[in-house]
Amino acid sequence: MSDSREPIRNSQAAEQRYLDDVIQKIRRAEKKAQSSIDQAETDKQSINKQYSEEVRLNFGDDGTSLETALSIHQQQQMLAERENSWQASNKRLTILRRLIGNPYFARLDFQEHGEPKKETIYIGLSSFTDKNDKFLIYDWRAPISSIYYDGKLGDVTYQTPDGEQSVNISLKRQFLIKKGQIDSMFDTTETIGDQMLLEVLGEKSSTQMKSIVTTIQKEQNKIIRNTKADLLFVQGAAGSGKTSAILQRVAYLLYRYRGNLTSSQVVMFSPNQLFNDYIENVLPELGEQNMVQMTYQQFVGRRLPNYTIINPAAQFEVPQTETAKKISRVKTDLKFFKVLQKYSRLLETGGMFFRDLKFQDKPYITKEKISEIYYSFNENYHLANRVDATKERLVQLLNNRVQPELHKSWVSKQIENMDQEQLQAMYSKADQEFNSSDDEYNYLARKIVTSSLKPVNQGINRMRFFNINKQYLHFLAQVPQLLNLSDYGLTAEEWQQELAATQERFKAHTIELDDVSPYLFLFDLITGKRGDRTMRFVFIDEIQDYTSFQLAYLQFQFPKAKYTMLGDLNQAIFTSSDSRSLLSRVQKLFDRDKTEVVQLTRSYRSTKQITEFTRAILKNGQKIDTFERIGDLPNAIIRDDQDELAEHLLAQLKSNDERKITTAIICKTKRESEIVTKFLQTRDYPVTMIRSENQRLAAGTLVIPAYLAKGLEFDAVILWNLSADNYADEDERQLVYTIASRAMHRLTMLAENELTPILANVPAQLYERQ
Ligand SMILES: Nc1ncnc2c1ncn2[C@@H]1O[C@H](COP(=O)(O)OP(=O)(O)OP(=O)(O)O)[C@@H](O)[C@H]1O
Repeated sequence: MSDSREPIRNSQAAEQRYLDDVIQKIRRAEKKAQSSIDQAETDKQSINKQYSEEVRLNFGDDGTSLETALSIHQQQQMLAERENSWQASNKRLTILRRLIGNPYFARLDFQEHGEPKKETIYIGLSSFTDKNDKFLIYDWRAPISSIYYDGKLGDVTYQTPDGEQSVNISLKRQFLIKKGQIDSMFDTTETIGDQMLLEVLGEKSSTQMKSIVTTIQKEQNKIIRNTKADLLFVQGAAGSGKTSAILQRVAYLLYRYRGNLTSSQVVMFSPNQLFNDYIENVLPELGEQNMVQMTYQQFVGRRLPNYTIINPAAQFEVPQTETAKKISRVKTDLKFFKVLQKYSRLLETGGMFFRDLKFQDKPYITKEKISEIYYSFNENYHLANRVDATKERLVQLLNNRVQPELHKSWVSKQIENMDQEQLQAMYSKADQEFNSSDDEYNYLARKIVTSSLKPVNQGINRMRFFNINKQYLHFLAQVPQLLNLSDYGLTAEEWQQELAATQERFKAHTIELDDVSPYLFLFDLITGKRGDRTMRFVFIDEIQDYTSFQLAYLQFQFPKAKYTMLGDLNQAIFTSSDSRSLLSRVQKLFDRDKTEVVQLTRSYRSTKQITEFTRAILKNGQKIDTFERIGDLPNAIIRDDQDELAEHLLAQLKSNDERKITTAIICKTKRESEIVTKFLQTRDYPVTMIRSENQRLAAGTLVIPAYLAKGLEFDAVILWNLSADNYADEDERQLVYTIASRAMHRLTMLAENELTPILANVPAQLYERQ
């Protein structure tokens, strides 16, 4: 076989022969890995066997119990070693099996500066070396692989952990390999040839997102390999691969910091659970474990198990009043975050609300007493150490209360009423002896008192003596003094009404999402919580849907992490009004020098026709470039009668089915989705309605409310009831853009009477009216 360093093999047949050879080597490695797994299993069994025999021999002989324990310990250690080697071999085996069908996707020929010889390398999902440790495949995340994604032919530089390297690239070849056979190969002078992308993008959607490792674009590569920025802010058009790029980035970081970074130190905040399910296979496909994944609401909600969080803005069922929108602007502002910090400092000298610590339903340590202790420390005590000192004193106080309780009647009564069995349970030994009956009484009484006081002790440790609800309401009441409400167009009276409403909601055990973060932040400030300092990377997808307050709060929660924020200001559907200044608002939270902004402008998801149409919906939108993938013009069907429209819906679905593309019908609300689903069911057309984010995406036609369609994509999209009265508000422009941009190959709009005025500015030649 020829040496891989020689730049040869220019025909597909020659490449196939080389590929066959590599596959053969992988197969050999696979066999080896399998046999070391078998060996580890056999070892495990024989250790287990030996262990159970030894334990059996020693059983019943008291003298050997220490020996037995030692031997058990030894066995366990041996088992753990075998287990580790078993796990390592298993992981290797999984990787090798993945490589067998598709070992690599690219070849590079290059010459390092100053080196006489040209080199040829192949790039795949994972690295693979032959028995002489020569790299037959390089991991796509290796430093050298970067030039495949980054540069054109000729002189290029790439980053290594030791600094910059320069090379001259003479060949860049891409392969489509299926089941060990080269389907096609292209040589390219560009970064990644459009031809390859076209093949990949022409594929059908599925309920699971795919990895883009073979066709990562230069701009995306920048996002993936960035390790310097504290804040990496990505603005990307719909379908420009933001989500795809960050998943690749997680895989890259796990590789780059292998040994120092685990997947539990990476967290990703995503728009909803449905989306989490949609992306859950990408990292495992890349041979990595999934990071921690949650929605913001899940993140904060787990700390408020007794409250129902309500988010009136999120489902578009009930329009928000103007005043509600203004109040929301106050509560979600970064200024509100700062005002809360200021308020918390005022609490160092007074104004904290406490609750009685109760025992047997009566105040045991009164709130007045707690307040006296809390404010007895000098002014050098800040909130965090004030609470620690208070807790300490309260525990002391509680301990001092044990002795006086011992002779109270509730204790003696309890002892008198105990039967023999209960008494036995109180002794530490079956035949425990006492010098006198007084001693015995004291022993029992002490046990009873300390165990009865345990809940009080717990209340101290869990800081239940703070009255957070009252404190939060007090804070809200102070806001007019701390902030200029008229800047938000609000009167003191409107604010007062909001305060009363918040109080009512507390009574009903509900809390609005806008209140949740300030409420928890206040709690954290008072109790001196400092956030999770072990989290290293925080990813926030769909950043435009986060409020400034939430972002500041996340930063407070993960103070040591590097942040990657991705979003599309064009798709701000929950925070519409001031999303445009988002970057400048986020910027305030990070050092400007350590912030990098990357723009992704090319939309890969949709055909050229769909991208041109959706782009025209936006007014003053961010830049969007189309990708040259040709398809049908979007079509709009407008009828006076809803029944007739429903027939068109059915006809469009059938036409999509004939083309073997799957359709999602996106409705504005859940209520509308139900109506559409019922209609289709009465016509025996099989559909799945997505009612909540906890459901799974199913194959086949879906009906889905708009707020759950975030971040997803479908072959074909039908926008139901895009009529003037259903989408009347200019505020909904970004919503229409967001849902229309979910379509990959086909977009249809249905409207009763008249199409929404939001589309009035879209040129007639960009879609077909029927
Ligand atoms: N480099 C690439 N190679 C192949 N496919 C790509 C590439 N980048 C993106 N895509 C594809 O484009 C589609 C959109 O990508 P993705 O969902 O990551 O975009 P997004 O920017 O997060 O979109 P949105 O903001 O609209 O949710 C996906 O099908 C993805 O596989």
